[in-house]
Amino acid sequence: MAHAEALATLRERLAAAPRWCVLSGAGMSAESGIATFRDAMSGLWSRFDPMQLASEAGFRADPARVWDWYAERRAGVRAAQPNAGHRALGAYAQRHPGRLTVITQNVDDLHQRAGNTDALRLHGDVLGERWLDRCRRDPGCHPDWALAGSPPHCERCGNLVRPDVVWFGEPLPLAVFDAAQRAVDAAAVLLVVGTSGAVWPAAGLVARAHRAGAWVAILNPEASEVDDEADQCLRGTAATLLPALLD
Ligand SMILES: CC(C)NC(=O)[C@H](Cc1c[nH]c2ccccc12)NC(=O)[C@H](CCCC/N=C(/NCCC(=O)O)S[C@H]1O[C@H](COP(=O)(O)OP(=O)(O)OC[C@H]2O[C@@H](n3cnc4c(N)ncnc43)[C@H](O)[C@@H]2O)[C@@H](O)[C@H]1O)NC(=O)OCc1ccccc1
Repeated sequence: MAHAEALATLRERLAAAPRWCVLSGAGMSAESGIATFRDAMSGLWSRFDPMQLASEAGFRADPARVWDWYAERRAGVRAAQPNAGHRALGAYAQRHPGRLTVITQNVDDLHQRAGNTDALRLHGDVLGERWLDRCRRDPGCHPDWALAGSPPHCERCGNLVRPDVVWFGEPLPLAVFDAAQRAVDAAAVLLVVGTSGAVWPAAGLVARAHRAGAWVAILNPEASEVDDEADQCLRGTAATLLPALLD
């Protein structure tokens, strides 16, 4: 089926869908200038070891190094702007409240800034902070009381502040993951945008949606690890395909 025709049929499916979902990954924010993880040359994981930088053990082994790496990524997120893909989803949600659920693996806040303020963040918020360990004092120390530093730390009990993200080996926030599973179970369509489908349990949502009877469409310039679960794959970028489907 020609690209234009495939786009037109998917556009009709979305227009007819009472409820549908987006599952987004790093590719969603690539055109906003935020590096993806696995892209061969520019991907973060081609330059850094994920287990050293995005794991509790890595943080405990070298807190300053991990904190500084996140500080760099936080600055990048603050300097970035939602792209045409984010804006198309935000505008859609304003026009059709309650029909779209955005589920994201991204720790940036670009979906929220574009208007999808209720987006389900499976892997946390890189601009958020929390204590590394449960504070042993009562009442517990508040992260805002932490002494500045790399990372900030509690002057009373030495507790370290960590970014409020889900590191490898850590469970996803249960309430958020449950809501994401319920959303894909009720979806007529799932758009999988800009993810390699390499990270679990997020990637499992694609097969779950398919089993539940949703039409699964993948938007990605390259092949991904979840293409087999798809009813159609549209080769292109988030900032070009989403406006073409929704505006
Ligand atoms: C790597 C993988 C093999 N490992 C895992 O999945 C592990 C282990 C695991 C668990 N189950 C498994 C089953 C099988 C195999 C392995 C596992 N999973 C975990 O550790 C998870 C936690 C996983 C979350 C890790 N945190 C992240 N992020 C936050 C931190 C941070 O960001 O620093 S994951 C991080 O990487 C992932 C990157 O993937 P993508 O977003 O897909 O990005 P990628 O670069 O790979 O791909 C980009 C795509 O975009 C495309 N693209 C590029 N440009 C564009 C463009 N312009 N437009 C559209 N598309 C584009 C490209 O073609 C490409 O396809 C994102 O999820 C991102 O959040 N936790 C857990 O299992 O806990 C257990 C548990 C349970 C109970 C109790 C205790 C423990």
